Amino acid sequence: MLFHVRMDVHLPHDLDPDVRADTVAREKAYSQRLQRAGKWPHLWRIAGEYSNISVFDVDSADELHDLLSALPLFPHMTIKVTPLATHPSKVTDALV
Ligand SMILES: O=C(O)CC1=CCC(=O)O1
Repeated sequence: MLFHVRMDVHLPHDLDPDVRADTVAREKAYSQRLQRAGKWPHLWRIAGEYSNISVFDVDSADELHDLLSALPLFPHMTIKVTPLATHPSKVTDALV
């Protein structure tokens, strides 16, 4: 199952710089582990914002929730999830 996920990061301005750096480093390592596992095939920065657009490929909404809620930045993010279904006009034999 594919899910479109938008994450907006809102780190507190008074967050200790060491805590901030550690949290961001843990977020990167966690996300790269999921990317390598094929669970997080798209991760795009929204230009000009501390936000990303991602696509997750998971077995269920429950799995997605578990993965998202374990993000180190989860306490500091607003997350909007959109389930994706197959479009009836999608060409399936196109060369891309
Ligand atoms: O910077 C972000 O958009 C938050 C984030 C998600 C995965 C990652 O490494 O950072």
